[in-house]
Amino acid sequence: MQCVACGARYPPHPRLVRCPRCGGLLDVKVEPARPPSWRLWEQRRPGVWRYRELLPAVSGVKPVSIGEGATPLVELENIGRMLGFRRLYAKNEGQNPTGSFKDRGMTVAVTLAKAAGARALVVASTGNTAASVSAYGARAGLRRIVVVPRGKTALGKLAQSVLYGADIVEIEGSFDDALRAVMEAVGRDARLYPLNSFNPWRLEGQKTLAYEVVEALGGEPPDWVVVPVGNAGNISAIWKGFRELHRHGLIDRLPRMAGVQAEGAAPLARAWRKGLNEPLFVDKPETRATAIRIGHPVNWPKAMRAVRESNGVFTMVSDREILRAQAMLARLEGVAVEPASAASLAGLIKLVEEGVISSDETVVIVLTGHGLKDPQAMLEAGARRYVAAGVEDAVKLVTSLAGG
Ligand SMILES: Cc1ncc(COP(=O)(O)O)c(C=O)c1O
Ligand SMILES: N[C@@H](CCOP(=O)(O)O)C(=O)O
Repeated sequence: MQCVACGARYPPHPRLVRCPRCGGLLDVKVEPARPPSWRLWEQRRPGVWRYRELLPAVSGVKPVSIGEGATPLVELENIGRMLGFRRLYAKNEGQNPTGSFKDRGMTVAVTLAKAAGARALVVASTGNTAASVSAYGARAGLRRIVVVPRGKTALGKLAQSVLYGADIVEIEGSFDDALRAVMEAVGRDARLYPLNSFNPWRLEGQKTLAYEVVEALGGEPPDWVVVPVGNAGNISAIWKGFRELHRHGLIDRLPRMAGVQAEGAAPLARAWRKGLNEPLFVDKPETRATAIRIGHPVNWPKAMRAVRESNGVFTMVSDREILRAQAMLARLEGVAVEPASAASLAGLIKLVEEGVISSDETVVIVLTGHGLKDPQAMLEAGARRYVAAGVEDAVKLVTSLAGG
């Protein structure tokens, strides 16, 4: 393991999640015992653990798994045609066991936490991390505590944590406050094991999205990968995945990474626009896309590195653009995503309009979470709804609609 800030190196240990010397983020360097190869991987069941040569060693313990990964790469035929693309795809992470990409990371990190003897798992969350840790912690037989912003957590996500049996702390404050509280608590009580994305073991699982994309594209990377950015762990993990494939000779070029933030919570995109090397932190982030309502992204050094190294870009989109993109995905492609996920399509549209991404390139947008997570947002999408007084009235309405 190596610190991103001060460069200090450490032997790997699941309990090591921040640099003991300076508190910086840690990178995990995986040295595979045998060379990874597509042929080897193809022989195994699809999913995160298929790629175990490039994952942390978990010998002697059974992975805590509920069937994560192996999500579909859906060709966006209708939206692609509309925007002039011939190769536009969406990686639909909503089809993970708890409905978001977090499950890829949780299967790896919860497995390691259990092996290291952890008893109580803890996260701060806008909802998806909470749902995921609640499920994987339950499967592992560990206590799980989630801290979520009161009144700002989408109903579906909160309901998941309730059903999975977590202890739920609703904080009067933002996600950033919740994360500060979790870090403070972890510092005071060694029984707590943190599972937010500053934990580098979680990102090891999340990087497998890159492997699946390349596999689905027949061994070729796309030209661009467009990712919504909140706490900035996912874009960092996906880039790490591509870098590793390249290092091991499994791809011969790298994609460019585009990170998309919501205008009211855009510390990285605003800094990028000004050519700054550090975020312009936002103390009171606001957006309808609650999953990315984050003003102090903890993984910013890794995310900036990913975008810089890949010759990529950060951009930002309005809530209006996000909700329009959400409706487009549902109504033109039949893919239901939560608002934060739709930021990737909204960002793509913006980057095409600005001439940054060209429609003859191959693009993958990452759809990070399922639409059912946020039922309120779905209901606000403006359906044509009618009330029928009875059977006869309903028949009349239905037949009149058939021609409309
Ligand atoms: C649905 C969804 N999309 C995007 C994000 C942003 O991912 P990250 O925090 O890794 O940048 C999150 C939360 O993290 C999320 O829950
Ligand atoms: N949207 C996230 C925010 C926390 O991100 P994490 O990746 O650091 O756990 C959530 O679902 O809580």
